[in-house]
Amino acid sequence: MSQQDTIFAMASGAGRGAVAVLRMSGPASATILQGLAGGLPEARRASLRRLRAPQTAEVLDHALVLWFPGPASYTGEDSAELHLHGGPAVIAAVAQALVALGARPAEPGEFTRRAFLNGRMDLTAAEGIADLIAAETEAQRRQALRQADGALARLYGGWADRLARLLAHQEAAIEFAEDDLPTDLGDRARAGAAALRAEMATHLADEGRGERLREGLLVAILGAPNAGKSSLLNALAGREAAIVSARAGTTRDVVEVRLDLAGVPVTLADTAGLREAQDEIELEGIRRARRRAEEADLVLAVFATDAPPDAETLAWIRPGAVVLANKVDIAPAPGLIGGAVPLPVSARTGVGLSNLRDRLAAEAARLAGAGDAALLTRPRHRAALSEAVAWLAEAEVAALPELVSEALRAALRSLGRLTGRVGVEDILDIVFRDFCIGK
Ligand SMILES: Nc1nc2c(ncn2[C@@H]2O[C@H](COP(=O)(O)OP(=O)(O)OP(=O)(O)O)[C@@H](O)[C@H]2O)c(=O)[nH]1
Ligand SMILES: [K+]
Ligand SMILES: [Mg+2]
Repeated sequence: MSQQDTIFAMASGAGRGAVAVLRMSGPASATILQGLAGGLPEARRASLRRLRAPQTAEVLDHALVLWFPGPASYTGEDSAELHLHGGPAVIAAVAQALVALGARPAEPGEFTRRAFLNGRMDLTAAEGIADLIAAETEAQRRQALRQADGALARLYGGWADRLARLLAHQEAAIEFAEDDLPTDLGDRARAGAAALRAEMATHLADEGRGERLREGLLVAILGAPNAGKSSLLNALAGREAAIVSARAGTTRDVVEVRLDLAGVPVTLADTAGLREAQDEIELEGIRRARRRAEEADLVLAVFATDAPPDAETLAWIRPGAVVLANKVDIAPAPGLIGGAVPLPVSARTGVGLSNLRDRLAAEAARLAGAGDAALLTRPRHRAALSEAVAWLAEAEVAALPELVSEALRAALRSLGRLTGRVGVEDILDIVFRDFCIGK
């Protein structure tokens, strides 16, 4: 995957559309564009051009052509966009012409990879762009845009800068111990490490909200047979997704629907009624129900008001679970079920369903960050930051200046892996910038 290649790809989705956007990037972009469009249009201005096949000069399409000279382009390289008529034959003919002129089809993610390699964005911003493209809901879109816009890059980059400075001071204290540098540099490094560690720890203590928002929440509906689980799923989904019947043990497979709750994408899973079953298919269904409940971010424990609460569903009422008393149209809801105040609902009449939706939206907002703070969004972020925190703790207690230095360097490497930046050269730069050690 040489950066010397000039690459192209469809920037718009597959399939027929009014307009298809083809994007090209790389050192030969200018030559190729000239070969195809008969000249270079003015930079960053949409210009209407005839695109011609290089060998036959046959007109392939009338297209809007945009020319983005590097380095002020998305990839940092010379690049271009062709807004073609969206038919498959047009796209194929222009792609063929681009290949004939020396370009090659891009690998997945290659444009953004080049943007990263050319210093246009750090790794977290590149991930943000991928998330933005995948975003299904408002809260996901906002989080992804923030990240693509560099919110995490600035936070982590700022930490890396501070850390590099601490390390530089610590190294200087070791290297130039006899020179007339301030003598408390070592203490300052430790104090700085402690302050940084506290900030990182606060950022890490987010209960996984950013990651949950990126991935979506899993909510499992649990309860005894005939509690009305499938009826509730259908009511919340607004369609007959699951089979409802008066026969206990109707649902076997897990039935899932996707909901958008306050901007958080939620997979709501209806499951087999929990009981001591004999039937092997039903037993497998119950095993699947329990597995889904284990994986779930939130359990919806459903009880019917016309039956005593069953022991297994009671056992699933854990802190944070939502407890429902269904069928309030035939009997009143008890004040407490398993120590929790149940939400009275009726899947049949619709009573209490809007309360249930509000409650679920509130739980979704609590579990999956939807505020303004820049949250970490990937296990990769958590792992690298936890590692940095551990090394900083090490630096604070290390007995020898060299060991403090080593721990700070390791912490910086963890942050460097996170953002894809920070090398040893940076440290030297800081040493020589901060101290005029002109010897
Ligand atoms: N009166 C009344 N009946 C309800 C209500 N909700 C569900 N039912 C009825 O209760 C029966 C069982 O409903 P389901 O939704 O199939 O219950 P389930 O919990 O999914 O049952 P299994 O899949 O067998 O575990 C059906 O006859 C429903 O019509 C309700 O709020 N009020
Ligand atoms: K049923
Ligand atoms: Mg069911």
